[in-house]
Amino acid sequence: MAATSISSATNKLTDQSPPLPLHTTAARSSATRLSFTNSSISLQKLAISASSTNQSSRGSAVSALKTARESEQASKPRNSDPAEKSPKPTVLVSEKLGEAGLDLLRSYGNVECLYSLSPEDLCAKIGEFDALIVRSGTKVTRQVFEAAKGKLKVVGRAGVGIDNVDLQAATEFGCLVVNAPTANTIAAAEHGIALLAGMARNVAQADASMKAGEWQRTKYVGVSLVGKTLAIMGFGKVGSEVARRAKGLGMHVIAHDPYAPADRARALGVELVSFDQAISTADFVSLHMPLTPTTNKIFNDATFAKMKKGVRIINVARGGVIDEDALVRALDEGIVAQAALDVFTKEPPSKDSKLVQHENVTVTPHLGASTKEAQEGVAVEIAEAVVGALRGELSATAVNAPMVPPEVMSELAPYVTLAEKLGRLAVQLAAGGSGIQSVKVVYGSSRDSDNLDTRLLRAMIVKGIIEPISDAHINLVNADFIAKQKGLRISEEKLAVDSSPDSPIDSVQVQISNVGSKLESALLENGNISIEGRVKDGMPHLTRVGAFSVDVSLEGNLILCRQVDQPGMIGTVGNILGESNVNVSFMSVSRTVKRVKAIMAIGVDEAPDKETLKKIGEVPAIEEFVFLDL
Ligand SMILES: NC(=O)C1=CN([C@@H]2O[C@H](COP(=O)(O)OP(=O)(O)OC[C@H]3O[C@@H](n4cnc5c(N)ncnc54)[C@H](O)[C@@H]3O)[C@@H](O)[C@H]2O)C=CC1
Ligand SMILES: O=C(O)C(=O)COP(=O)(O)O
Repeated sequence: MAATSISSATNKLTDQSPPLPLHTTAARSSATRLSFTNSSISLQKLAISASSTNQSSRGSAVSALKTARESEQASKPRNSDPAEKSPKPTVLVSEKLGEAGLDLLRSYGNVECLYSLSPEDLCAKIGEFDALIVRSGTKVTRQVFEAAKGKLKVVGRAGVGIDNVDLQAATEFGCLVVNAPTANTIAAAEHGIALLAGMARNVAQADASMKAGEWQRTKYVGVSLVGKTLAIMGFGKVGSEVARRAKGLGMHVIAHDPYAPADRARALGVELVSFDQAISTADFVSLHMPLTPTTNKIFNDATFAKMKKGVRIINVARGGVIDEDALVRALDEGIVAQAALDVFTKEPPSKDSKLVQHENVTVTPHLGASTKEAQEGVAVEIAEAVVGALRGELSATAVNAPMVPPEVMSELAPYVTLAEKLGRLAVQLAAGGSGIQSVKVVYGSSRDSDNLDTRLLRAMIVKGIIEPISDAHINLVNADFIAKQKGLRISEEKLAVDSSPDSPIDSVQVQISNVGSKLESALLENGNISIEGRVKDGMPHLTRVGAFSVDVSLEGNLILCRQVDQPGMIGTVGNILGESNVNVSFMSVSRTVKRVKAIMAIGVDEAPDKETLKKIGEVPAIEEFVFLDL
């Protein structure tokens, strides 16, 4: 049996790294959208749920992953969603949203539209809401998450760019961020083309001049597009659609995008080139990359200096990708002949902005997504994503959580409870839980590592380990972050076993190293606390404690004892429990050497009182025992 390392989840993260495997825009743009059919809903109900009303009164992270009981409920038809019986989730919409989207939201929750909240008002109000829906005009800052005091479970960005949402803070607070990445693509591309053509023919300037009573035919002679080279910077959804349209106008289109697949470009007749090649050969440069720390002011004095004299620039992406002062200088020097801008570093820009006032600049007030069609589409897209998230489904458009496809969710659902319970048990076996630093998870599976997506199980193990010993509330969004914050290193390994390939996992073993154990028998030879579990008939079972095989269903509570292997032990302990009216649900005995040492795992429905536990401890043949709360 060969063990392969899957990942070492938390310690690989540097301070600069995002806390979770965030999706690059490139990866996300190619992701397929999940359809929220009834069958997929039940299997996705493991992320975040308003209905669980698991709100942190302590103001830290919120809303835990759903547990087995909840996922059982989740497999019931959609109309039996527990959320529909509990108070309706509350949704704050802070910017204009299409009616169809509002209707969808209203059918699920109580919706309040407050379109001109100041940052202070937003902070004052946010603690009342489970979800917040914004466009580009609302800054969802760390202060907003802090002010939410754990109530806010999902932020929906009705559009693509999420640069106005503090993703790090959202993740730390366990708040899912979803966006609507597809519905405004065409609108943005069309606006890019409108700006390109309008700029080339001075449409805006000529219009303003005529309205001022002039008739200037020579002043507004333009440039032709046909045969000119257009460089698309960021060949994602919008960039590709701009390219497609520009090809139709007879332009030669090149593109720069470090993450775009060459075959997608080739299919559109677009050549992918380096950044420098793109900007130095283009007559027109159209910007379509997201604003990130890497792209911030990526167009600056140095890059303008490399451009062809007389280049024309279109920006419908984000103002921040351009150093606006440098652009003014490049315009004044004639390096940039014209610019057409829909987006600005500060929106709205100041009235006396040199850039906005420049005679060679055409501006629109962030209208890229503003068509009736796009706004209706975006509203529905974001409403679906937010309602889905509030129902506890994993969203296909999650920005700060791993996307776990529905088929993977479906397969892993039975192991979710097992993983959490093993985490809970392992931490209770440790002597002094807060000192845990290193946890190894070994998945026994016949699948190869590439076909085993364990992120959800890892999150649940982290939840099981950390929640009993801290005030954190852990979900798929913040599990890795909180583990890292608590100094907990989780490493994962896959052990190749000969089991049915239909089942993704045969066994899950959780090992904790470098801590003592309350139950010596739970230690392996290497000194690690070790427990192992399996799913049997859909139920989580504990199947190994240290080196001992056991078999006990993980329901209720558990007593683990090590005793001298001798007759009458089951009866003795059973009697003590019976006298205290504690019902035994499962019992399993395993021994190492006949008449020497045995371990007994007893599942109990009720927690025995102290006196009962004391009596068990006083049985002479019992060498050690521990009571574990599942
Ligand atoms: N003005 C408006 O109203 C609108 C603006 N947008 C903005 O347009 C931009 C693009 O949107 P989509 O195409 O939907 O996103 P997308 O995620 O599909 O495409 C972005 C592309 O940029 C690429 N990229 C990332 N870093 C890059 C870099 N350093 N250099 C070159 N390319 C890089 C990515 O690989 C990706 O292919 C976003 O910033 C979005 O916010 C989108 C819609 C409307
Ligand atoms: O989707 C985007 O990235 C946009 O920039 C659109 O912004 P808006 O929703 O119109 O404020």
